[in-house]
Amino acid sequence: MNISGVWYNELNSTMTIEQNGNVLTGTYQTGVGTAQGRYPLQGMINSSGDASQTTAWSVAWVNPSGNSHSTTAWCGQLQTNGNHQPVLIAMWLLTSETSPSQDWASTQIGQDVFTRQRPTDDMVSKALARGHFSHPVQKA
Ligand SMILES: O=C(O)CCCC[C@@H]1SC[C@@H]2NC(=O)N[C@@H]21
Repeated sequence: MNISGVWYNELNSTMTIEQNGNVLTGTYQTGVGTAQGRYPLQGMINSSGDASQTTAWSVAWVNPSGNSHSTTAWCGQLQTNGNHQPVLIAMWLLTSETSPSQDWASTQIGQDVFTRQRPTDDMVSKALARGHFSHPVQKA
């Protein structure tokens, strides 16, 4: 399956992907954290034609609005959920610049689940309240 188009995670981060062969390009707007606006995204997908397809992409959090001095890489796979809808399930690593003595605290890990449906405000509030979300800081 071609994954081009718009994807949303449980916190309303919005990812727009264009797939050309195995190559992904696009933009990412996070629903949490302080990074404002859209950021370029680049990645790859193993478009095998199988039911599950593995993929990885990354975002450097720098755009004309600002620089968070951090970079995220996601690695996961495309699957189909119980409602026969496509889902992108991915683990992420977010590294923020640190001095060498703070390297131990430089990288966070989490999971994002992306679907084609934008979550409602209520769903986002519940995801934040549950605490099973991706990032400790909610966008102001
Ligand atoms: O705060 C930063 O340094 C930049 C924004 C990071 C947002 C992270 S990336 C992983 C997780 N998934 C999201 O959609 N947003 C957060």
